[in-house]
Amino acid sequence: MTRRIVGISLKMYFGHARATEWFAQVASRVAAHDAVASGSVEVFVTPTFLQVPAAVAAFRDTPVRVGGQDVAAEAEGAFTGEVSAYELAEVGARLAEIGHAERRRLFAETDEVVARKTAVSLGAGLEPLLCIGETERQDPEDAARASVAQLRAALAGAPEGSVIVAYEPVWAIGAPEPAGEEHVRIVAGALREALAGRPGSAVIYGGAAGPGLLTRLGGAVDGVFLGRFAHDPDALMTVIDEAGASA
Ligand SMILES: O=C(CO)COP(=O)(O)O
Repeated sequence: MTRRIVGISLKMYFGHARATEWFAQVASRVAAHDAVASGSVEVFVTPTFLQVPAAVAAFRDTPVRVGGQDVAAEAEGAFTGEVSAYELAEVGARLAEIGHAERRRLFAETDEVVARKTAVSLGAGLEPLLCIGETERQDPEDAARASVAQLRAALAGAPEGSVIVAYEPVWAIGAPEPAGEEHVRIVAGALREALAGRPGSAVIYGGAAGPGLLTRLGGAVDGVFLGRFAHDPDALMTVIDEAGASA
């Protein structure tokens, strides 16, 4: 069975009060959603590290999983300011978002660092959420080659285990519109093939994703990774409904 996934990153958009209010609203609505309750649609959220315990508490009675937006490349030690995959798991997080375009661009995260974060997360029992995508707008075939190379680099030396690949063309992040359906279909198809050795893995699309996109993409992806367009819980529930309709 293929997975149907709706993920949300809150990035650093919300302060604590607004984040906890959003968790409460979304938790009560997903708790009443048949496709989420039955497990046919998986929902996850990556809030800021400080918001992780509040999110874990808010979603405790739901199947919604919580993840960190980043994770340390080392398991423990003298790494000031970092958060270990093991501590994330200890407080109830289940995923680690790794290599988001903003971290690669603004914090100089390299493929090598991404690979260490992936390996340590799998070792800690977290499912890596690997953010992959070409930087410049280009042919889908070229984008597919660049994205598959990035994915292979991220998985170099990683132990067994499923991953979620968030295919996010960098040029579509923060843009008014997502990448075109044909572009996503070609790149996501190549990424799925590259994941053949990791059963249970999934490819979701991110970058200006919002209501309507999953329906247009059909089976080309296993879900979507939302940013801005999930701030309104109504819009998020619309996307979850679409995921349920296509499960
Ligand atoms: O980067 C993203 C999700 O991590 C996408 O963000 P936007 O949907 O706001 O473009």
